[in-house]
Parts: sequence; structure tokens; C-alpha cells
Amino acid sequence: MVLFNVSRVQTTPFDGQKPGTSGLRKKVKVFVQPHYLHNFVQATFYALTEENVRGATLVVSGDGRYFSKEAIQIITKMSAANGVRRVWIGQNGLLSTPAVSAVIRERVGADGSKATGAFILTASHNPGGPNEASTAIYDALHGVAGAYAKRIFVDELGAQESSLLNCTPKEDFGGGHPDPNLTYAKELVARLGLGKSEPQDEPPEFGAAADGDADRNMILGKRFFVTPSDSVAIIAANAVEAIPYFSAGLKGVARSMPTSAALDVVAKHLNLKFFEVPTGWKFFGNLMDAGLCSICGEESFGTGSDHIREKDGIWAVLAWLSILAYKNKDTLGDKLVTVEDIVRQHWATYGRHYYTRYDYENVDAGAAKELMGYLVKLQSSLSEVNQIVKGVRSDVSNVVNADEFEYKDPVDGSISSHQGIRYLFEDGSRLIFRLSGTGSEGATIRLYIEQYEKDPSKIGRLSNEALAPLAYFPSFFWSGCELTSLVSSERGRFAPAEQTSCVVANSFYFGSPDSTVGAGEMVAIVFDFMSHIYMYSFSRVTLHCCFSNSVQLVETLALPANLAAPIIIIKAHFRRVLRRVLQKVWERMAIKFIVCKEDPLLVLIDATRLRDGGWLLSMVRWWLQRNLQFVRRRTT
Ligand SMILES: O=P(O)(O)OC[C@H]1O[C@H](O)[C@H](O)[C@@H](O)[C@@H]1O
Repeated sequence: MVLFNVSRVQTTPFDGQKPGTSGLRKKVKVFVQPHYLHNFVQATFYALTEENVRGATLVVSGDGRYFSKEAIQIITKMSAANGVRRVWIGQNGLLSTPAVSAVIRERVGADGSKATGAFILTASHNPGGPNEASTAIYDALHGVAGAYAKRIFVDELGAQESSLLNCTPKEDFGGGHPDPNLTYAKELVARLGLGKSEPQDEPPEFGAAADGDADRNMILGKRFFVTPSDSVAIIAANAVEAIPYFSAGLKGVARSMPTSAALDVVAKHLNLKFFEVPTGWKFFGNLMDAGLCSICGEESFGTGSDHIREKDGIWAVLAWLSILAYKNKDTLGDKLVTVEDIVRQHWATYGRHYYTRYDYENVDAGAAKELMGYLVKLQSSLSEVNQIVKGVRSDVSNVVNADEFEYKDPVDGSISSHQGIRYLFEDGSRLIFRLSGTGSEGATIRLYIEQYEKDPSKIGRLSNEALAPLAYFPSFFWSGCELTSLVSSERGRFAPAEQTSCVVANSFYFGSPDSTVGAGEMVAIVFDFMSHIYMYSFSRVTLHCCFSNSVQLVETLALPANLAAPIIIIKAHFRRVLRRVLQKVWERMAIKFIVCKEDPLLVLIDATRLRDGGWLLSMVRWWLQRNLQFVRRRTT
């Protein structure tokens, strides 16, 4: 016979310690509080009848999640103290929930005993770990990455199966678009708290996605998006300490031209060889073969190293996990260093490159070519460019260089020309225009906007706000072009799809604090030919410097200060078609039309009408998106 000393310990109740539908489910940090589990176990014993406890046999086991071992010790001791005779524990404390049920119902002990009940240590499908928030999700978007993900993340690294999302490869990628970005990795984006609405569960700390063939990657933190340009810079900055493969040092780093210059700053700080190559992975291959480059990346969600000659989506995720592990090596039990912490720390050290990309897809190939030609021609006069720039925003630095990117391969000496049009600003900001080389229909124009901020007090701004001044320019640069083709196209997407920021381009300007209008205030809503929408307050100075032509126009027209009916000013060639469409819809709003020759489409509305005018804006936007195909250079 074994004798135990039983001691009584005074405890106090815990708020909300109530079993729900299926047991007591609480976060680990709640469960590990002193006496939390003890209170629950003792309360359970008190609730049971004497004969179910005294001399009884209990089963105690679970799914082996964090804190199970400690809990089994506590429950076993408390069972003994309460008179339980025998505790059956699965090997290493492991038993599936159905197995526990089977043991209670079927198992008969050597002495004929049967279990009267069990403590099952599980939270079922919910995450576990010292901090459940440290879980991760990997979304293979039903591409081939799924086949590798289970082996690498679950079997090798011990992640839970529930961390795998869309990891069964499917012929049609599950009907989705297997491109890992904020637009297409919808489910992952929503789970990480970056969707339109808050997710049901607290988002995990880490998320990543791959494309169909597993060479691209997207890295997310909880409610946080890491731009691919930042991602490669951060990997490079931490590689030597955090990734054993690079412990001997980096040979050099490289990025594609439109990728932000975040990597350049790291290379400079660490005194690394640095290369800026045209878009396309093949340019990195030469550098790697020549032993000049260890890590490289592109804004198009490609990141890789010289372990192979392609970008490698899973490698990028492992690189990030290595950095997270390294940054957390001393934080066991404390608050974890998160993805967001790492990125913000990086910005504080190296400065931040605010960055976004707009894609204008499926536009008329001829018109796109002409537009690019126009942008190149504009480059011949920097003073003209700066005149436009200063006329729009006096607070933006000068364009100091403008060119078409050309690359001379340092290894074989080959030259690649016409690799994108660059407008480079004095403060390091850049506007880049490029024709995509991967589109399958029409042309795709990519517009990359980047602004460098060194001042640590200014690195925490919203990206759309920080980039707003620069985002004004493209339409002004293009003001020498005009819309001509009004071919209706259901499929052509006229509105830009913003790939690298959470902000949808069309809400870009409405979303900024500048755009709030007071009741009775007069505002102008301007649609430029790219269907960006600008809203200006007439009582603000911004309007005067932002849109001087329109102001002059409005002044010339001597519009009344408080407009009763909306007025729509349209370009001459829109008149017939737009008027026909809009007049029908808006008859009851007594819209007056004024036709002007030189301005973009201008809708002038009394702000008091804006509250019920949302549908009106949607109508205009819908019409523009549906009907305007693209631009052609002004021929005069
Ligand atoms: O030319 P784009 O449409 O911008 O595509 C750019 C990307 O296309 C492919 O994925 C290449 O492998 C990448 O190296 C490149 O960055």
C-alpha cells in the first residue's frame, strides 16, 4: 500500500471558468495561471457523486498539446487526493478522443475494474502551443506546393495539419487563381486579419502562400503584409545570423529593377556586392553561376538564393521561419517577436520604402505602346517633367533622372534595353512604368510607385497615404494623352488592380483623411482617364495646386458657392454617349451638363448630396470601367 500526504490549498474562483458545449476551452495562457486547472479539476470532483470518485478508475490523456504533461501530473495527484484508486494514462499521455471513449466503455482492467470517466486534454481542432497565437498557416492555393508542405512543415517541423490550407494539388487549382498576392490568396488574407472584415478567430502570427508551381511566395504576419521588396531585404539583412547556409557570409545580393530599393540600402550597410537586373529570373542565374550573388528577389513575389537557379517559394518561407526562430531564441515564455516587429525594426534601421504597384490589364496593345512612347519622349525634358511635378505638388522633390532601364550583364556583357521607364526623384522616390512580359491578352501596363523614408518618426504611416503625393503624377504625366477608344469590353479591366497594398485603387483617394468633406461644402469629383477618382474640396488649397486647370475653369464659369444641383462637366467627345447614359439615370437629380474641351471628366456635386450620392459615384465608375478601353496619344 502506498500512503499519500494530502494537503489542502486555498484558492479563489476564476471568472468565466465554465465548460462550454464540449468541455472547458481556454487559451493556454489562461490555463497555466496558478491553480486554474486545479480549481476546475476539484470542482469536477465535487460535482461527481462519491461512488464515481472514491475507489474509481479514471482515464487521463489527450492529444499531446502544450501543457498536457504538466496537466496529467496535476490531475493524477488530485485524483489520488480525492480518493481515485487508479488512473489510466495512454503512452506518453497520448490518446485520441474516440480512443478515450472506447477505453471508458470497453476496457476492463486486470482486476476487473472499469473507468468511470476521463479527463481529456485537448482543444480539438483549435491550435495549441505555449502561445496559440504563434501558429502559422501555409496556403498552397491548390498548387504543387501542397505536396511539399505536409512533409516539410508538418512531418519535419511539427506544425499542425490545420496549418495547411488548400494543400491538395488540384487540376483547376480549386477554381482559384494560384497567384500568392493579396488579391488572389483571399482565404489566407482573411484568416490573417487582412480581409474586409475581422476573422472569427484571432489570426495566427505567420501566414504564407505559394503559386501554382511553388516558385513564388507571399509572407504575411498577423494583420500585416510584407511586401516582396521588403521580404528579400529582410532576408538578406538577417541571413548570416539566422540561416546556417549563409553563415560564411553573402557573396552579393540582387533585385529586379522595379523591385523597391530596400535591398540596396541593406547591401550598402553590409558592404555587399549589389546588382539591379531587368525583370526576369534568368538575369540572376548568370550572377549566381559566377559566384556573385547569394540572395535575390523580385517585387513579383519571387525570392530565392543560389541553392538553385529558380525562385523558391518554400525556401522563402523557411528563410522567414529561420529569422523568426532566431529573433525569438531568447524570448521563450515572453511576448514573441512577430513578423510585424521584425519588419518595423528593419524599417527603423534602414528606412522604409513605401511601395505599391498598379496593374492595368488587358489594354489595347497599340495604345499601350504609344503611351510608353509618350512617356519616353517626355523624359527628354526634365524641366518639363519638373514643371508638371511642381505644379501638382510643391512638397515633392525634383525628378533628377529619367531613363529607360538598360542592363549590361556583368558576366557575359550582353545588353538588354527598353526594360522599363524610370522617373527617379531626388529623395530616392521612383515612378516606374513597364509593360508586362507575361500577360496573355492585350497589354498589361504596370505602374510601380515607391517612396523612401529615412526618418524613423515617419515610417509608420499608411502606405496609401505616404504614396498619395506620388500617385498624383502618372495622370499628369499622361495628360498629353486622351481617351479615344470607347469600345465596350466586358473583359478588359480598365481599373488598376493594386497587387502589393491592401488598398483598392479606386478607394485610394476617398480613403485619405484629406478627402473628408463638410456638409454644404463644394467638392469636385474628377475621373482621370485611367479612372482614378479624385475628390477635391473647393475650399481647400489642395485643390488649387492639385488641379489648377479645373479651378480656373470653375472660376471662369463663376459657379455659385452653394450649388443646388450637381453639374457634370464632360469632355467634348464624351458628350453624346455619356450624356445619353447618365441623363437617363439622373434625370431626377436635375444634372446640368457643361462640355469642356481640355479637362478630364469632372463631376461637380454639392457635398450635401453626397450622402445619398454613393450610388451615383458607383454608376459613373461602373460606366467608365465598362466602356473606356484605353488611351491614345493626342495627335495634334
Ligand atoms: O513581366 P511581368 O508580368 O511583370 O512578370 C514578371 C515575372 O514573371 C515571371 O514570373 C518571371 O519568372 C519573373 O522573374 C518575373 O518577375
